[in-house]
Amino acid sequence: MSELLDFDIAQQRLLDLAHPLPNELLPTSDCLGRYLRAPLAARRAQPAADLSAMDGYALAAGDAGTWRIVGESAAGRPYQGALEPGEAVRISTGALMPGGALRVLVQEEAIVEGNRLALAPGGEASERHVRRRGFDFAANDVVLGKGVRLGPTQLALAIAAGFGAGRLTVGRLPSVAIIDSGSELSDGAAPLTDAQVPASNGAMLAAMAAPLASKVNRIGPVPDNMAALADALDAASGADVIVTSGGASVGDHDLLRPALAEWGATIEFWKIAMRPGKPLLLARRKEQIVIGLPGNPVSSFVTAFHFMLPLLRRLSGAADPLPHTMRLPLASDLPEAGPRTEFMRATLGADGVRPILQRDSSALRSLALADGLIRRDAHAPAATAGELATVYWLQNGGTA
Ligand SMILES: Nc1nc2c(c(=O)[nH]1)N[C@H]1C(S)=C(S)[C@@H](COP(=O)(O)OP(=O)(O)OC[C@H]3O[C@@H](n4cnc5c(N)ncnc54)[C@H](O)[C@@H]3O)O[C@H]1N2
Ligand code: MOO
Repeated sequence: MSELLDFDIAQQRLLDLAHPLPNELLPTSDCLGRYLRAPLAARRAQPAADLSAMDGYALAAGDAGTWRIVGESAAGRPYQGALEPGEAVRISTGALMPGGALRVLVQEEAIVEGNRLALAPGGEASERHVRRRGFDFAANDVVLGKGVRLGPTQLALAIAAGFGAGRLTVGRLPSVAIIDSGSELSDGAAPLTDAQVPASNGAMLAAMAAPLASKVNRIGPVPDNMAALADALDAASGADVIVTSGGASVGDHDLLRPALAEWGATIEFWKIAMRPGKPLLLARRKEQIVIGLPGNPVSSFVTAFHFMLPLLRRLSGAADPLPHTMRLPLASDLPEAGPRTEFMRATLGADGVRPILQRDSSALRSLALADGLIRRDAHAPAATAGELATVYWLQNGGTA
């Protein structure tokens, strides 16, 4: 076992090897899923002026018992002028507070007769119903940091900060080629013999990579011979990242390493102390990075989750490319862990995280049922239900 590289060290070496691709300046509307490459300082305050948070009446400062309603401030159509003592305006949620008004009386607590306004019993005008200028952010506040991913909420914030019609500095996304390799693999076009297997890994890996790639080129399935692998690597030559699945192990037909050497790549590491996923391989040719994933479907997924996705995030400019964990109570017991860092398929429920008993690295059905992966460090002692476990949440099937 001593020749196996530690899991966390391998992840760190991968990240050290990869550098963010050059920046692009893109219209904000084209930035969904991109990583910001410069901190974003707001061009405006939010809100830009004091607003009412409720439908009701904005009251002039001072303690009048009743007020005279002198007009209205609606969203987008503010009241022109300032309130004198004893005056009030009808105001709607999101509308500007008029000058001289500090408090809002919600309409449920108001009694209105004609243009006279009074407090209903128990009613109280309050500053709580006023949103102060800049309480969310002030002009020049850094609202999003460098390396943050622009998901739906971050895009909304960038637009609110004044960049809706502008451009953002984001990282270029890598292009990815995915090679299914193995003579037993079929693309499904012809009926399968018992010796054939549908090439399911390529579709899974392409779906995982798609949100983080400028384009995904699928190649294969490629049979186990040097000439076919060489052709496949040539076809993939333009990609920033080449991901292979299968042929990474030690059998006579596992030709990936010699094929990569012939293609001009240098092996950075091979074989990790993780389960599943031991035969994982990392190679590079100049700036191109090759990740050789094991062929077993669960091994392919787990290594893609822990290595391919962090690599794509890092190249795209992410500040924080590794998947996050959370600590959740176990819904059932766990045996003592083995000698490799293990990732167990698990479901999440109201009673906590429940390991799935199927641990064979070819068993796809249990993978498709899993909501998370429990991380077990090498030689961890047995754990009982109720103890906290470290879990990776497979949000959106593991793409996020
Ligand atoms: N003597 C040893 N044998 C094996 C070892 C070892 O250390 N010594 N490691 C085992 C482990 S762990 C794994 S994981 C596998 C992975 O090996 P490969 O990466 O070389 O994968 P293949 O042998 O090509 O395929 C394994 C398995 O997966 C199926 N497969 C392959 N590609 C796909 C695909 N694109 N879509 C769906 N299924 C695929 C393939 O048919 C095989 O059943 O090696 C162990 N052996
Ligand atoms: O690492 Mo293999 O992926 O254990 O089956």
